Amino acid sequence: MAVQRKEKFNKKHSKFKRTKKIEESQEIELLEERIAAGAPASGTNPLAISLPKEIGGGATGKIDVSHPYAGAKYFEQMPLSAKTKRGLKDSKYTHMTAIQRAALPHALCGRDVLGAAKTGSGKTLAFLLPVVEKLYRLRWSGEDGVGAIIISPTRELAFQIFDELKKVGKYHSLSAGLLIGGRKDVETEKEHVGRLNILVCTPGRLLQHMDETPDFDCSQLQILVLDEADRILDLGFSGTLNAIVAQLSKERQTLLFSATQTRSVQDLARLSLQDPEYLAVHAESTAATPARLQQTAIIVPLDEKMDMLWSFVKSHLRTKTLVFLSSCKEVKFVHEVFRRLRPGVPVSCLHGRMKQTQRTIVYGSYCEAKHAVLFCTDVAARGLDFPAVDWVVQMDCPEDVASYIHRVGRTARYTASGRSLLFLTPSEEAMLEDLKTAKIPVKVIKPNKEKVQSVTGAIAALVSKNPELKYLGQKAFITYLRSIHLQKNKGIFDVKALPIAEYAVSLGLPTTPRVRFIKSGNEKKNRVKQKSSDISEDDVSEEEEEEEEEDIENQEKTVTKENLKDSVDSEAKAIVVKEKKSKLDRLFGRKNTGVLSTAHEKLRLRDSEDEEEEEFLSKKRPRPETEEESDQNAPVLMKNSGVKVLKKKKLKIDPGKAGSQRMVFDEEGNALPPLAAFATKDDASTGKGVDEQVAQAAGEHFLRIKEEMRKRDQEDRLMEKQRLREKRFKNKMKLKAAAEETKGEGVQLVANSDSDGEDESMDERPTKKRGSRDVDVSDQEGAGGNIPSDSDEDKPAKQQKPFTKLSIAEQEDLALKLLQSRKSTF
Ligand SMILES: Nc1ncnc2c1ncn2[C@@H]1O[C@H](COP(=O)(O)OP(=O)(O)OP(=O)(O)O)[C@@H](O)[C@H]1O
Repeated sequence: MAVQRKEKFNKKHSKFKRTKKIEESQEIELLEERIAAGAPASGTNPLAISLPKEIGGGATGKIDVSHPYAGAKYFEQMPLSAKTKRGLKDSKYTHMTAIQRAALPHALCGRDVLGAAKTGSGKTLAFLLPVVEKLYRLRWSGEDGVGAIIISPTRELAFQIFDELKKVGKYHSLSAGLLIGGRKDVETEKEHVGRLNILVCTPGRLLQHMDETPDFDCSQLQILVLDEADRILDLGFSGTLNAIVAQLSKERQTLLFSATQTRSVQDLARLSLQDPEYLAVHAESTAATPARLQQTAIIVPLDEKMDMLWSFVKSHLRTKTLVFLSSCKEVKFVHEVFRRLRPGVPVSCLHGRMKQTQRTIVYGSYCEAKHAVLFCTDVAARGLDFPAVDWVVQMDCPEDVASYIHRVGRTARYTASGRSLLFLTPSEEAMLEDLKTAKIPVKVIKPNKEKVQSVTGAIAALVSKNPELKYLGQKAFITYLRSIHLQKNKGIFDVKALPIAEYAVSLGLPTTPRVRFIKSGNEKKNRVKQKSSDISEDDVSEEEEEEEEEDIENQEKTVTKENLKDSVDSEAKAIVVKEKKSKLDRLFGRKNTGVLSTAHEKLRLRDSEDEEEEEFLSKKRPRPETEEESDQNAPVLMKNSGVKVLKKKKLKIDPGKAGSQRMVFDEEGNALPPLAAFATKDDASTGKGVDEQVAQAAGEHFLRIKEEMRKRDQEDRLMEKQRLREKRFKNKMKLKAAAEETKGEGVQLVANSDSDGEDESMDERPTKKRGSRDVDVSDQEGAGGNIPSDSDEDKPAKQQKPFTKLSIAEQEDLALKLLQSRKSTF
């Protein structure tokens, strides 16, 4: 009975599947027909077309497939599969945004598209729908492998795109995967990646699979998408992207999207775009940023930024705020300070040197938070769709207008409104002009001085109590200044115009950390020029960073020792004692206890672990602290190796430094000139001054040395003469031996001579009767070994005395005779 039921079910199921397939095939045919018939003319912007209501029939009306779809306002009017439409409906997407209306008609009919639209305007759906639809219409399945690749510059953005894909594509039977750096399950990924149809990935991880996964084949790729295309096409990713593109089919469709789009011919040539459609939907609008975004700027001296930020956060406790800073180290420090000072709102941080799990947690909890402050670097600047962000505060000036647009774009998304505040130091005021030129309406406001709370004292107190925080502060200080120093736009960023000492104080630092690149800027430039062209600026900056780390360490030690004297910082004292102990342990070869010797070292180690991810790309990066690259570039390659790479410290020898000279001291401990050692004590009684004594003693010393050298030279010359004479003689002997052999005489002198004759030594062999079986073994191996010959047997031994026992005169005499006798035989 049960078997019958099962059979009945199977029959019904397969019938259902068959009907579904037929329905699908019919749908695909209809879709193809409609897409072909209603395709917008190439080069037109479908936004400009307004579709009559009776044709489109509104969101729910019937759609006449013979009518054009360019100009449609609702997803329902588009030639999309029923499955996609269901997915869209479930996600409550009914109306299309401007970029979707403009890009979808072209993308659905297979054209390459370059789409530019303001932040938060729905670009993600504008590329996801064509991806899903294309593969669906091609009836792409598991066996067909990778059909679409979507590349994002950051992991979080890839994650977000993948989420959106799952939502709108949930009724399709296509398989999709998220490939991002920092995930440890790369081996498991390798087992499945070849069977996935849609990949959402960061460039590094994709390339890693291309290089390492045997059955990963992208040669059949149908569609490639670059989200934040200008970022992926810029220098930081160029090597990786070129390597990826080289492995893809050229027959594919390519879609590029960004709020700040590239039209560089070179970039497009790299991607082999075919007659791309340029769709910049907000190009004509009065502002390059969302209309509901209120933008303000404030001029703040560098050393007052911390006070200003603290005051801002304290007066906006019931809001969700994003604070952008220029480096990971600044983010770490400012977050740490705020966390300890407890402003009254949850604070967290996000930057590229965090572990992926940490990043995911922070990202998730900030998305869910109602009121919170997230300190971040530009890793969160692009594409991230944090819900309901009220404020974007840029504590550090962005490097350019594009960067500004993406940062402020984290608020006022889709139909929401938002506000932004840009901190500019007086020397960065020129940025306002750039923003104005780029149609970005920013209002400069003045701070209400009464409301500004000073937090400097509190920070200084925290820092003095906590060596780790002090170290972080020093690093933050240096990386901020370096980021300014390395900025290309010198009209805005001038490190020399900054109040450096005051800035250090504002970070609670007791002393101003030494900043080498500011003092010796020209020197550094020259050094860069001198280096061969394949050494990038980054190598220099890495070197600088190491130097600065050393400086911090040195200063740290000095300061800590001073603190110890005053018995102020017992924690630091314990650390230094530990450090000393571990140094002694190392010196005396004692076993390492495994406990890190200083808090400082702890930090260094932690940093270096984080930096593993960064190192893959750092060599070719155009600027430091651009973490997005790090996210992509196969960090796992290093991670999986299990080897912790600690930065090697360079041993620097500076002959100009006092410490590198040999100092001589007199009995009272006064430093003397180096040659003072030559002055004898008796000279003091001669009444001469020390300098005179020294000069005289030195003179005598050099005379003695000169005489000694002359004698040695003479000896050397004699030795050389003798050596040459022996060499000449040896050659003569060779000739003589040859002559002897031809004459059949019994003396055999074998010279072990090399061709250059330099290392010659005479080897005398006692003459033997050739017929005897007692043969010199060494000769047997040579081709010309002394194989006894019958003809040699009865030759008499003429020379009785061993040759080397003759005096030189005798030897010369003998040689002469032999030569003469030889001459006579010819
Ligand atoms: N047609 C639509 N209807 C309703 N909401 C939409 C629609 N399209 C997009 N959205 C929503 O708008 C928000 C922004 O979309 P999206 O992230 O795609 O913007 P974007 O243009 O890619 O922004 P960015 O330039 O910052 O990357 C998202 O929350 C998304 O869910």
